[in-house]
Amino acid sequence: MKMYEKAPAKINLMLDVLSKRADGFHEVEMIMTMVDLADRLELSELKRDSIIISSQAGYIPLDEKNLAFQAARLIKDRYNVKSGVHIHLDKRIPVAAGLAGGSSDAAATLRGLNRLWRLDIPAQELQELGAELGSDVPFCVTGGTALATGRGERLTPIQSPPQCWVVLAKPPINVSTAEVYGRVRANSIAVHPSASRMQAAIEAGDFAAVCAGLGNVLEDVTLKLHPEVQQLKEAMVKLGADGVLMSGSGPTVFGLVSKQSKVARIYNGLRGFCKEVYAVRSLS
Ligand SMILES: C[C@@](CO)(OP(=O)(O)O)[C@H](O)COP(=O)(O)OP(=O)(O)OC[C@H]1O[C@@H](n2ccc(N)nc2=O)[C@H](O)[C@@H]1O
Ligand SMILES: Nc1ncnc2c1ncn2[C@@H]1O[C@H](COP(=O)(O)OP(=O)(O)O)[C@@H](O)[C@H]1O
Repeated sequence: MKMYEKAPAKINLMLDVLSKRADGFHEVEMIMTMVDLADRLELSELKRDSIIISSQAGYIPLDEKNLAFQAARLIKDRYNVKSGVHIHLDKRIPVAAGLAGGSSDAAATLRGLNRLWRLDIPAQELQELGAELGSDVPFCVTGGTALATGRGERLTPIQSPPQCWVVLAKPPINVSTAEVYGRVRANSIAVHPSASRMQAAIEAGDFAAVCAGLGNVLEDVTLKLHPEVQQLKEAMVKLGADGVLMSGSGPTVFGLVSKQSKVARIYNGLRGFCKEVYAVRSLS
């Protein structure tokens, strides 16, 4: 038996860091939504008791470091499943980009194995399993648009923002999420983006207000470490994107664009700066 799952990328429309916790994580307030750029997973049941990961991408781990492997092992152990699975990952989301590609693969694995092995685990429980794998995994389990608090695992679903184009550009640099959080000083953040203002803009279907409310306090850290991310932001603004922000810990920069007629110009202009550029739709 085979199952297929799509694992979409997320962007953070706003991301605020409130404090550092005793466990080393940070209390955050984020509004996240999914975009139509997705990895594809093929999950094939194995009679023997093993987990095999394969991928066309030569640049991700295929052993127990892979988040899809970890998700499969977690669900298998927790529900005492004796059969195995071969998971093929068709990677399309850039890796270590601030787009939660690995987290979304883990979440898609939880959803896919829940079906393949007929476990009937409710969504809430799948999210709790996801939280054991990473802070962004619970959101990726259900997707949509949500306000995320705690370390990112406490979710309140909200309405999706008005449909638009999302142009994504990933410069060829590596950013470590742990390092970026490690450099944030929560009590000296000058301007905090507002979750309630963003939520109100979304609920009013006010695209201009969504663009005006974009904000990510991790930008200060990543932009200082990598000035090319700042340059990319400026280029996207100049090319005419309506709202521009770095996603998560970076380095991907996204631009929200309402008019299709502007997308080709922004896309082509950015290709002069970096190879990895995508023009996709927001997902409602
Ligand atoms: C920044 C965000 C925004 O959505 O996304 P990415 O840039 O990774 O896509 C997330 O908060 C990333 O979530 P995720 O990538 O799942 O992080 P985890 O694996 O849980 O944690 C990686 C490391 O980041 C730090 N971390 C993560 C989340 C959090 N609320 N506080 C933290 O301090 C911790 O040092 C942790 O060891
Ligand atoms: N299925 C996977 N897809 C992508 N990266 C993975 C996966 N499993 C583990 N990783 C590792 O996780 C790290 C973060 O990858 P990713 O989830 O793409 O980053 P981000 O959360 O910044 O978007 C990378 O260093 C990568 O090697």
